[in-house]
Amino acid sequence: MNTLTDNTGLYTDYYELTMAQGYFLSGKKDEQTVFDYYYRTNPYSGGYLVFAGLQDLLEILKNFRYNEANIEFLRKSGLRNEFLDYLKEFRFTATIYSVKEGEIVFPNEPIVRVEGNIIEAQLVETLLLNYLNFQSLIATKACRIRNVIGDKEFSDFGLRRAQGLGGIHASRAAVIGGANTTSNVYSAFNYDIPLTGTQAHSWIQSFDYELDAFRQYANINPDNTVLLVDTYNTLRSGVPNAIKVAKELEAEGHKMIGIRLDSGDLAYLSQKARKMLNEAGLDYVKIIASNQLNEYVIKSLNEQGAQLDGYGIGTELVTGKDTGALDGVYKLVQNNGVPRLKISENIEKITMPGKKKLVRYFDEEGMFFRDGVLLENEESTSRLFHAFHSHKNTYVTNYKCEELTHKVMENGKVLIENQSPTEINAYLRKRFAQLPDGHKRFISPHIYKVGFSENLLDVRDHLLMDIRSKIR
Ligand SMILES: Nc1ncnc2c1ncn2[C@@H]1O[C@H](COP(=O)(O)OP(=O)(O)OP(=O)(O)O)[C@@H](O)[C@H]1O
Ligand SMILES: O=P(O)(O)OC[C@H]1O[C@H](OP(=O)(O)OP(=O)(O)O)[C@H](O)[C@@H]1O
Ligand SMILES: O=C(O)c1cccnc1
Repeated sequence: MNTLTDNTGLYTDYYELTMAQGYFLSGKKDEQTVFDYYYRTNPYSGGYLVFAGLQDLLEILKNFRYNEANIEFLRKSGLRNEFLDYLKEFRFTATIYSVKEGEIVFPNEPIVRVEGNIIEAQLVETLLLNYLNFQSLIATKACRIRNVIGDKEFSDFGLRRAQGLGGIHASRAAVIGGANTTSNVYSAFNYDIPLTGTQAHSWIQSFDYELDAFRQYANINPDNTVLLVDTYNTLRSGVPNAIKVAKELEAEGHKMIGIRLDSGDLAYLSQKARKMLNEAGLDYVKIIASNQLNEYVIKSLNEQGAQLDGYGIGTELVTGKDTGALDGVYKLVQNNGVPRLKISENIEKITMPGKKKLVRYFDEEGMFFRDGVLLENEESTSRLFHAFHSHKNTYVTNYKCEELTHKVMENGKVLIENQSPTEINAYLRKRFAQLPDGHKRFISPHIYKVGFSENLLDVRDHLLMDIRSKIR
């Protein structure tokens, strides 16, 4: 399900509309164009990206249109009547090829390809980038966190600290990347994500005694009690009171789920609390931690032998700290059957022209070996080359190969089945197990190699020469 249902066609930058109008008035409206979506830099100085946001994107593209009020607004904004008549009837009918949501991808490889008339392919640029860049950024953060958490529970607590409504997509992406549950009721409803929740300090503060607050919460939620133990003094008040309430619940045939530590030295407090709980015969009571957690803090807590069974993670997860934004771009690579190129001062930023496909090679253990970018009509290639240093190349003939991009939308119809974020995460987990550990390191991860076929590089080099000769 998608969250944006109204004014879908306005979810764009104005220049997309002025360009679309320009194509229309220049007689270019039926030109057939191909755009690629790719990114250049791995977020968090990491070694990979988890691709997310596709299903939301396809849902909104299905309903991408302009209602009467939108048309009037655009008329007042300076667009011309002939074009607005065209926009009134506008429907997105382009064909989209994409890697699966939850796939692990790498810089400079075409992840999504949009093929359609130049107006529809142009108009959706902003929307596509907005959806895919943000959800991929957050899914990747969640995956990094999951990687240090192992099989323990991890809940998204981020909505209150998220960048406004972005929090709705952030919770979805968090679960795609590895969170088990969310505290975000809106996203849980919208996307079929398991809900979770404990209580805030305000609940404890509203009672005269911490013990009364704990008792009352447990009375109302006997089978779903996690008590926040740090309001006054974690080890002298919170944990002893939680133990009393757990024993009272036990006497009535219930098991308290856990306690939550939300401040202080989480390694020290968790070890002390574990000991106290165990000595009271409550070894089943879990210890959950929250408070500005991220992958680095959790890794450190693991190394210190913290006794934690679960984590609630907010700010750092849903804001994609410290990256802020994924640098994904959408570039025109072919027009009316002719490959096109964008030249840059920065050689790395020269685009890869033409219709292409993305394939992945696996080694004999089934681990990712290389990704290859080939011309779409190439059956296979024997060798992959570095984009600019042809002496860097690899033979891939003996490696199992899988095509990563599939047709996901055609003629306004979504061709893939709707999956919950948890189901998408199941796919990510399988793929993550196939990614060699060196790429998962937080510090100076091993760079995964993406190579290009000789035929593709020939097309690019001929175009480069052609353009340079015209400039001279
Ligand atoms: N043993 C530990 N090792 C590494 N980091 C820790 C450890 N214990 C807690 N942290 C982290 O240290 C930071 C502590 O932040 P801060 O000083 O704001 O929290 P606090 O002392 O609990 O204060 P407050 O009561 O305001 O929450 C948090 O990011 C927390 O996750
Ligand atoms: O630290 P984060 O990773 O962002 O996780 C979410 C935080 O939000 C809550 O605190 P807040 O102070 O907002 O309210 P509280 O009274 O429930 O602790 C919760 O207790 C966490 O500490
Ligand atoms: O349920 C919780 O404990 C919770 C939810 C959101 C933010 N902090 C904590």
